[in-house]
Amino acid sequence: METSGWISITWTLLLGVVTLAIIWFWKSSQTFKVLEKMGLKGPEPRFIIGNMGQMTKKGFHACFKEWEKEYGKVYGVYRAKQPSIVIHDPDMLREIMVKQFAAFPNRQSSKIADVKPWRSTLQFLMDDHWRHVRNTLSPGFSTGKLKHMLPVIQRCCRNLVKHVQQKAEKGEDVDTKVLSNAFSMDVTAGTGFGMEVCCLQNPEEPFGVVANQILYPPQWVFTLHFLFPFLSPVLHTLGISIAPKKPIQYMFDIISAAIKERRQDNKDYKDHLQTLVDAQRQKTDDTPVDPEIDHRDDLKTSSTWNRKGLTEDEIYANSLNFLLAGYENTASGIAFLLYNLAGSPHCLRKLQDEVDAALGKDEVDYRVVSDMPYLEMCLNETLRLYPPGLMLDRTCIADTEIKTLHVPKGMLITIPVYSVHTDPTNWPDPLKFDPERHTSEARATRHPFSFMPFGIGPRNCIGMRMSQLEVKMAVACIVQKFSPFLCEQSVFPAKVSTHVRLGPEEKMWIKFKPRA
Ligand code: HEM
Repeated sequence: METSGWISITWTLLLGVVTLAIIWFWKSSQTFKVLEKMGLKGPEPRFIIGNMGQMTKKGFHACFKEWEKEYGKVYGVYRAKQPSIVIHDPDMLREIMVKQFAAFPNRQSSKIADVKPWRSTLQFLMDDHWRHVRNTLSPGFSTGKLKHMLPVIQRCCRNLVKHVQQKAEKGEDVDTKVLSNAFSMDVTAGTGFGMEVCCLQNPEEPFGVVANQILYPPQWVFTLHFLFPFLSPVLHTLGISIAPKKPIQYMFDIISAAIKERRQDNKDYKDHLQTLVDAQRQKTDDTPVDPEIDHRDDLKTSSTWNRKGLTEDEIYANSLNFLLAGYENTASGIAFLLYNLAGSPHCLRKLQDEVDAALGKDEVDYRVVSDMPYLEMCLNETLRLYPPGLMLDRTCIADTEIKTLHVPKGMLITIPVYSVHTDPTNWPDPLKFDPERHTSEARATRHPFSFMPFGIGPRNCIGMRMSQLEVKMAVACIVQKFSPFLCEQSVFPAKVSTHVRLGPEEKMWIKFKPRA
């Protein structure tokens, strides 16, 4: 080909690339006008990253607080290129999470989670598929099923007391997060996988080590997926994945062996895995479940959905999901509650009086739920101040109106839970740990949507009762025999990080002394 021919091809290609770049640039800039066109105020977005720069630098919670002051209870932000309405107003949250749930059944769809096994978990499923799996799993969380799991939690509580006894005898400082992580891992292995492990005595327990590899992929991997979600499929293929292959296969092998055993011996196992196995066999289960987590009456699948039972994929994914969704949240509840009791001796004394009156010297059991209102108040106050999920979201699937606000299909709603939990209108002196805020009289004076550590409505936490039972049993069995107190290394109140999730910024050291 002649030189002039090459030149004209080069120019044509160059022109094509420039035109595509201009179109892409123009389309992207239009995305950042959506909220303004809706009449919503909000912080100025940056090209491509929207407001993610500010949110990751300052932390989500700090931004929500600042923006609420500047723009009020409803404003717009861009989570990268995704426009989102942030709503602090409890009346509007009630509309979204409960009254108009049909228009907001899903969380944000995310390319990051569109990878096996996470894509089949309750967290990330959508529409009818989610309704079907949620309805199928609900009976596994009935009061009856939880009571059957008591022996597993009691065994873990006995190990916990033994461990604390050793620490108290040696006068050692204990990081409450390490202690509660190990306990929660033991309970999760027992109730979710039918396994007996003791991470408390043996921190190198392979189950715990592998579970941690799944739960905490390296920070740089997470950041890469978070900032460039459109690259996620490629990154997964390259092995830079938030679902690391080897550890997940290790867990799948455990699940597979446990399922095989169950199919052979036909024994009546009482754990979550059995619920999943029964669901695959399509055993219908109409067990009534606490209405706060059972929404089967409201969650009928549409007439085009005609599947029953669970697939093998769904069993494996959701079995693993109980680890993902339950382990750290529950551990965080135990850790912060113990720490705050150590720092609030008057609350500790009141709780110990209640535990003594209900249990005496008996082993801890379901009475933590039925006979200990103050324990419930302490737990609620802990989850108000330290909700592990500091924000939630919902995607709108059909145009609708919330009060006077028009919400178009596809809009993402951001629910800034931690900001709502620390709004001084509902919570005077909001950063103070004060369980008395949760008496039934005090509750009656407050908006019900000012407190939502487990979410609210049909998409709330399915493991709520299970985790409450676990936290209460762990804390009750400890304070029955020991008094936690702050030590030289303690920094009280605990400093928390509120970037993407809420967690302690530093170690939370305490000591234990045996009670007389
Ligand atoms: C203190 C402990 C826990 C806290 C604070 C917590 C909190 C939450 C929150 C805030 C949500 C989102 C709710 C929403 O979007 O409205 C959620 C969802 C979920 N949680 Fe928990 N959780 C805890 C323990 C557990 C446990 C022990 C399990 C399982 C055994 C579990 C399983 C789940 C599942 C499967 C979902 C997704 C539900 C769905 O989409 O239908 N959680 N949790």
